Amino acid sequence: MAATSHPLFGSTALRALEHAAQSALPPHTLMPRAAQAACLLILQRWRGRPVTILCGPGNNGGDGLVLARLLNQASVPVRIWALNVDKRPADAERAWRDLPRGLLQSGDPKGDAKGAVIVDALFGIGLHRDLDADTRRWLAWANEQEGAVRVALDIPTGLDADTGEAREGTFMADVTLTFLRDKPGLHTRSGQDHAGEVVVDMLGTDAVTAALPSDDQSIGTGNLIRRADCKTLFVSRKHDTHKGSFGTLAVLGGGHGMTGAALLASRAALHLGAGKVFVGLAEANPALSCDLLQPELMLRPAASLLGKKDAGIGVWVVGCGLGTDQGAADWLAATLHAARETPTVVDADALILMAANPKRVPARKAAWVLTPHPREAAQLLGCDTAAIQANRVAQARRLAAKYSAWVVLKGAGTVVSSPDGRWSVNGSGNAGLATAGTGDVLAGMIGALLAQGLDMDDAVRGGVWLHGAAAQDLSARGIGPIGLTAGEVIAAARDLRNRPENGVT
Ligand SMILES: NC(=O)C1=CN([C@@H]2O[C@H](COP(=O)(O)OP(=O)(O)OC[C@H]3O[C@@H](n4cnc5c(N)ncnc54)[C@H](O)[C@@H]3O)[C@@H](O)[C@H]2O)[C@@H](O)CC1
Ligand SMILES: [K+]
Repeated sequence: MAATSHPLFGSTALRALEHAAQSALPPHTLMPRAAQAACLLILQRWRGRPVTILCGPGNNGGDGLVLARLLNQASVPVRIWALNVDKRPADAERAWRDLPRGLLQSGDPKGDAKGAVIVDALFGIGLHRDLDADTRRWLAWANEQEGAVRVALDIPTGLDADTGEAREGTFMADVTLTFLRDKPGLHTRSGQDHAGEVVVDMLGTDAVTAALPSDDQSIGTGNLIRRADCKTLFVSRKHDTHKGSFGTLAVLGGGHGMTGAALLASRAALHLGAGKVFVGLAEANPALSCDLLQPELMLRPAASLLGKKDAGIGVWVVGCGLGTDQGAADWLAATLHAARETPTVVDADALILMAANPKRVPARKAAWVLTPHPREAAQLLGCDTAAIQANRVAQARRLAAKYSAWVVLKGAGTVVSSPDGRWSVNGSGNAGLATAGTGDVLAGMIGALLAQGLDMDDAVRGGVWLHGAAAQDLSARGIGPIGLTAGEVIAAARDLRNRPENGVT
């Protein structure tokens, strides 16, 4: 995969970079640059609107104080409320001294802010405790103002920059202008709901590098997955090709009453370009011998598929609707045995079974991908779902290391980790994907990309991005997010892959 142009920095890495930038630049350079970037954004997008700025005790508050002065110089009507504070850090103290006193309001924020721009400069990456009562009251006021545009400086107050955990009352931004580098917490878990559109300003530190922490405790740096990172999805096909050129994939799943899950994964694989798709049904006496709506799929009883040594299967996808009873556990063990030298995607029930029967997971010679949602990840790591959600990036990396696997931790802001701990957060997707069957579709899509010869990086990250982009594309056409179906995601993903110049970025 091509080097991405959109890094995400964990907070320890960000502090290291901040330190390096401060050493490389004259004193007191960064805060004026941050305020200047905010001033420009406001003037470009919302010129003519009054601005209300809420300032906290640290340097995030300092950004807001400098911004107030700049907007005042540009003749924008500004009102500013600042939390009481005993001592400010040096940069913020300078900003406080330079603030035109007439802008400062007393008491709590009040008045009608309809049509105004409300700027959250209360807390940035230095927030480390619960919000105090004053801050909560001010945030509640800001979040209640109908018709106002809400802009967060660096990060919405209350949101955790690493994990995307939102404290109660967290600022609800329409736009977040984030400084130095983008942060994973703006894109995963509750991040997207609170950050709105994320605009990154590197404050002129593009060339600054820092020795970044490499310990296990910190997440270091990763990437946001965007279309630009998925170029291999869009490589056009040569004329001189045949079905054998695009791989043979087998899905093993579809236990009693769950045939649909296996069919969704298989149809997704077919529509994403796999040359041939077998469906091994785990149900004892499968009612279907053919998918009449997709007769291109080759349906087989699981035993016959697993016994077929000459099928030329190049990728396995296992788990979709497999079930979790003893029979399913036996099918999984047999499939993992057959697939140990073949790239494999393990999804859904297969993950639950792996967690319950670790001794039945054979050593692998080929790479594999685990695609858990948070509850499945929790079972694999022997913790609860809350612990997974509390730090999705760190837990995805833990899981990847434990199983020497690629991991796709699903949910808002899907996290991808490679076995060696390189991580990304998906930049596409929406709540339309929160419906049954979309996970099966994702597993089939990733399998299809592997079958077509994309390397692991490209297939996993590309599949995740395309899946989310398909949901966005559908929603843009009025198909969802409410009521979007997994089957519709398949068609939209095929469509996007065949018209790379259009659609989601
Ligand atoms: N240092 C730099 O190089 C730059 C910093 N910038 C801004 O500075 C921010 C970071 O500044 P700070 O490190 O001062 O952090 P913050 O401004 O986020 O706040 C830290 C202050 O709040 C206090 N605090 C933390 N949690 C609290 C809570 N729950 N209730 C009450 N008080 C609490 C801390 O003790 C500290 O005094 C960034 O987010 C960014 O907005 C920008 O000016 C760009 C450059
Ligand atoms: K803020």
